[in-house]
Amino acid sequence: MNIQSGRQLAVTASRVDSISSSNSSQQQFGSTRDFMEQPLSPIDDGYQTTPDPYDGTDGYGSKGQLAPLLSWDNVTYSVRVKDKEQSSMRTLLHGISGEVYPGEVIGLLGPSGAGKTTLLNILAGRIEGGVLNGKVQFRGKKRVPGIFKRRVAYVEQEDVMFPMLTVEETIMFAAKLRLTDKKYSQLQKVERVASVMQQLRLSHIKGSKIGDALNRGVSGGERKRVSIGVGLVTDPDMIVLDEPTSGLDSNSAEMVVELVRDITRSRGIASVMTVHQPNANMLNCFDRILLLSQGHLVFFGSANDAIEYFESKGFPCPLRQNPADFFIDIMSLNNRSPHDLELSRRRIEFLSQSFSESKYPAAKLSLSYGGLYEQAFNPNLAVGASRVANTSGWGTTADESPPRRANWLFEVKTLAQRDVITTVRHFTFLSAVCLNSVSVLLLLGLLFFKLGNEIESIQNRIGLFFALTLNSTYGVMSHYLYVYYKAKDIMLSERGSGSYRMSTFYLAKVIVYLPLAVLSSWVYFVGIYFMAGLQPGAAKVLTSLSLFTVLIVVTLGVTLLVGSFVDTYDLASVVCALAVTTWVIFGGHLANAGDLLPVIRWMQFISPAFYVYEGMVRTEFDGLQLHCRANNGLCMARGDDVVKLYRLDQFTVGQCALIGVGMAVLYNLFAYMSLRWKAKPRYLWI
Ligand SMILES: Nc1ncnc2c1ncn2[C@@H]1O[C@H](COP(=O)(O)OP(=O)(O)OP(=O)(O)O)[C@@H](O)[C@H]1O
Repeated sequence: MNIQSGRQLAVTASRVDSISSSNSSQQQFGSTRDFMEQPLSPIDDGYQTTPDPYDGTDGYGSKGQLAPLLSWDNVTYSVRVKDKEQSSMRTLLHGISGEVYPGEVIGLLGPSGAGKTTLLNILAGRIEGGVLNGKVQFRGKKRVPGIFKRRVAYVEQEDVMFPMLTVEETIMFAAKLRLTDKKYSQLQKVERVASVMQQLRLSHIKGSKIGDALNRGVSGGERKRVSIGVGLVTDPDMIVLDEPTSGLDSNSAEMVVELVRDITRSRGIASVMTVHQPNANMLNCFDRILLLSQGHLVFFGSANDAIEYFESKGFPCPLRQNPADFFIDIMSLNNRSPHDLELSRRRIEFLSQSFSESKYPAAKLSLSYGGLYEQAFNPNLAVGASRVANTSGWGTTADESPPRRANWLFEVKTLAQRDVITTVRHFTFLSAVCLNSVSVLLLLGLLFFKLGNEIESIQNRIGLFFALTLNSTYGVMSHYLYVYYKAKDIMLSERGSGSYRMSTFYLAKVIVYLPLAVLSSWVYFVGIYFMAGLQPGAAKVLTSLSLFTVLIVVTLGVTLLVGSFVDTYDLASVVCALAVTTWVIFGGHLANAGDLLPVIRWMQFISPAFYVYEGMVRTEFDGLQLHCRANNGLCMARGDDVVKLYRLDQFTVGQCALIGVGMAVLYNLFAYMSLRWKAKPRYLWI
């Protein structure tokens, strides 16, 4: 399987040796500096006077018989940037061309800011904003977004996963959501997950939780392999990885790159990855490297050829220097002084110009496709064989039918299942919810204990309903906004591969959050109701409880609306706090409902707290007999008079409940619509 890698290693070693014997390091740096004094043109393209390793006759094997899986031609990308009041277009990529073949691993290398991630995102169909030109073809045809995003696995730099799920559950949920029941039985999905874990050497930790900064979980390297597993389980044609080695120690980093290479070979898929500074072993895993500097293509070919190519241009790789470091060095801007900066700029300009003027892009396949074909037709490598053998006729043999989605109900069930597991295992969240219920119960229960029917109890009763309204809305918003943002982050990363529908995501959230929010609120509401000694009787209790439940549902709807609409959690929590404050101010307790200025009175009517508060107060005071002390001219013996005094008689209890239900439906609808609108991918396709 590693004939090619072995050969590359040998060639790299021999080339590095030959370079080292013919150049002292003094000469090498000298040659780089000498070049700086040369005019930029005409270019002495020594590379073309030596045998062209790209001419297909270099003994590496046959070429051009495989069709590229993905090809990109003259890709140019610009964004609008603002610089001191002035806005202008900045070109991040300048006419980049290339292709990747099945069974091939391509490394995108370059200094920081070279445009690697930008190019990777364009190739993966994940670029948003800006102006994109050029041509990208998948299996020789223009990409169809719906099909392409399901054929390509994108592994982001940040591994966004549920920390409470185990390794196996994480990959299994990806399989359940992305592999349709029509094509794969449950058993096949289980087998597939097991095989992916085995390939990625994760089987021994399949029961370990992913973990996060607060809860220790799997290691960084294992985490990255789980991310790759999530992508691989869907059997993609191509895997795209953004900095898969960042933050890993060199052993883990090597392991990740080697595993990607092995899987690429054995499955006959294609891989493209950006790597910051690969060591020599990692460099050997790439069949070809695409070198970028300042958005320009500087080289595209095997690492061995790169060494030879740069040497022919006057930049020999110094003895014992990691070739990748050397490539990055000569492609980097040197900011040490204005002179150095100018020289490095000219060097980069020269390198990109030289490469564009070399024979590229005429099928410069220097890598040993013979090796790939050996694998393809080696019966011992059956998986890769069938895949690679197929690749000669991708356009005709591949399944290009529109991708099927999982059944809608199955999607809701699976997502709700995942939410239940993650919520139940979220210890801090559950503790906060329980603590809130118990503390509100004790606090309000003791504060308003046994109110009695004296005239003073009017204020206490009114105050109790106000406190209940306030506490429940703050509680629901603060608890569920946070967990919603966490789940939304993961959804935003999963949406690019079309894993599931927005409607099923939203519904699953409501299905899991609502019962929890309602039950935890009932605990303290019912407890406080009886501790305070409010009007007994099933009808009274159930009416107040129903109104209170409506408030919880509306509050959750508003929480999800803010969570869907506002991009960041920090801003969303401010918006939520403002919403609750406004509701409460206009809730009918702080200001007499009838005395508000007409110009702001309308705000009362959009406050769900107002209807629920009015409904609960009316229910409680309806038929309530209060004990008046003798000779107290202010006494109101009938509860209904209190309602009138506070002007809380604008709507009947039934109307309050109906309006509350209407608001609950409306806010949830708005929340879903804004989620759809905000989370809708706006990727550019060429
Ligand atoms: N949307 C954007 N608006 C403005 N500038 C951008 C935008 N996206 C990227 N850039 C700039 O384009 C350049 C290339 O960015 P990119 O992230 O592709 O580089 P990179 O090679 O991946 O760098 P690194 O290795 O540091 O991640 C950088 O200078 C970056 O600041």
